[in-house]
Amino acid sequence: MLPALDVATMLLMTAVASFAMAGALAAVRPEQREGIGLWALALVLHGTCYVLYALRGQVPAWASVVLANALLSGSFALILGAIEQFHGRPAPWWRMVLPVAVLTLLFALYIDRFTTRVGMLGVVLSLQLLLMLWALWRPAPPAQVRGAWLLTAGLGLQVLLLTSRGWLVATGRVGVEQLMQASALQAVSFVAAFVVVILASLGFILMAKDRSDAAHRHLAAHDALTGLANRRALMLMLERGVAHATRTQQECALLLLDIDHFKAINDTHGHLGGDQVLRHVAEVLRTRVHAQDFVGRYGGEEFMVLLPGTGREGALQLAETLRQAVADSACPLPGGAIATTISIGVCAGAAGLRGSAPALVQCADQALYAAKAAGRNRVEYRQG
Ligand SMILES: Nc1nc2c(ncn2[C@@H]2O[C@H](COP(=O)(O)OP(=O)(O)OP(=O)(O)O)[C@@H](O)[C@H]2O)c(=O)[nH]1
Repeated sequence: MLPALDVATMLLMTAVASFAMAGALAAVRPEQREGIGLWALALVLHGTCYVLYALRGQVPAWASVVLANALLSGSFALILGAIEQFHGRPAPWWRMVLPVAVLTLLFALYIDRFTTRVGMLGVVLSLQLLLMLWALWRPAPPAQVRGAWLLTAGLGLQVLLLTSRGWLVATGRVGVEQLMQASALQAVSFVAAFVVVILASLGFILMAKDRSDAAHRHLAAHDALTGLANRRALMLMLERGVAHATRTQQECALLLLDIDHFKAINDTHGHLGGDQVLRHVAEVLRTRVHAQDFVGRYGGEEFMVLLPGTGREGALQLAETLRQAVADSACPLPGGAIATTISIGVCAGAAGLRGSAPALVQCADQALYAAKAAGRNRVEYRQG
């Protein structure tokens, strides 16, 4: 019991928390706003509901009882829609609208029966909350688990609160006759409602933030055209790979691949045709390079494959497989498929690798130059 706070003040605290959290949603980046609009609207409805609760006795019953609870159920429905949208699924309108319609009808019928209404509210809202939890964790747990657990804590607390309050009041175990009656149960209920708004909203904001951070990390490490690792990520992996090979006295190999006569492809099929060829070659490489290896776009029409723990023989074998795979798979273009070939420079070496990643790149580059000079569509080797 919070003796210093009357019920109206506690209700208004939850309203203020709802409006404040709606404002806090503005912190979510514009490109990661799936579900944020519905969540903000839900908080506005939620806050309005608690203002109407606080006005119980001062505004008509249909406003403080029927409309307020319809808004509360409506806010839960919007949160369900927001979670579905966050997962990239359409808002499930009938699962959103049905509980609101049922609750509004029941509240209109039982407008004079407080204890019955508390019981019905417990049942309908708890079902809505369980639908939200289902949407959050099914069919697979979300990638943003920190926020998802915080949201789950908020929603779970609300289920606990609503079911126990509904049961205690409807069965007469705790004598609460009207909303504004100060009692321990009322105090716990309203303080918990305040906490739930903050917990659940922070959980959702954290989910959006984690997803946004992951998207930015992906952008920073990947080439936008081909989806492969970009030069920055390649260099980072190369530095690490060489350092590891030196430390463990392991072998390490590098392949530098370059599309042959790419300028002519651009000239004949346009820049978009050239881009399509780049994507096609990237896909051929990506599907044939093993998970423990690392493939990326080094720049322009050049690609790089880093092979940790691989020596001369293994590297030459993979290079030949890749060369053959590109030569065998024509690239589909609007005017008809065209054949493409690549030249590959291979460099492998044990520990030293002349000491550094740039030395390994230079060695592979020399091998690539030799492959081009020797007629293209071939693999050349240099010892690191
Ligand atoms: N479409 C497209 N073209 C690019 C991109 N990046 C670089 N290029 C083009 O790739 C071409 C590379 O040409 P060159 O370096 O002369 O090489 P090449 O024609 O493949 O000749 P060889 O390598 O000797 O077989 C240039 O015309 C660049 O403009 C890109 O992202 N998209």
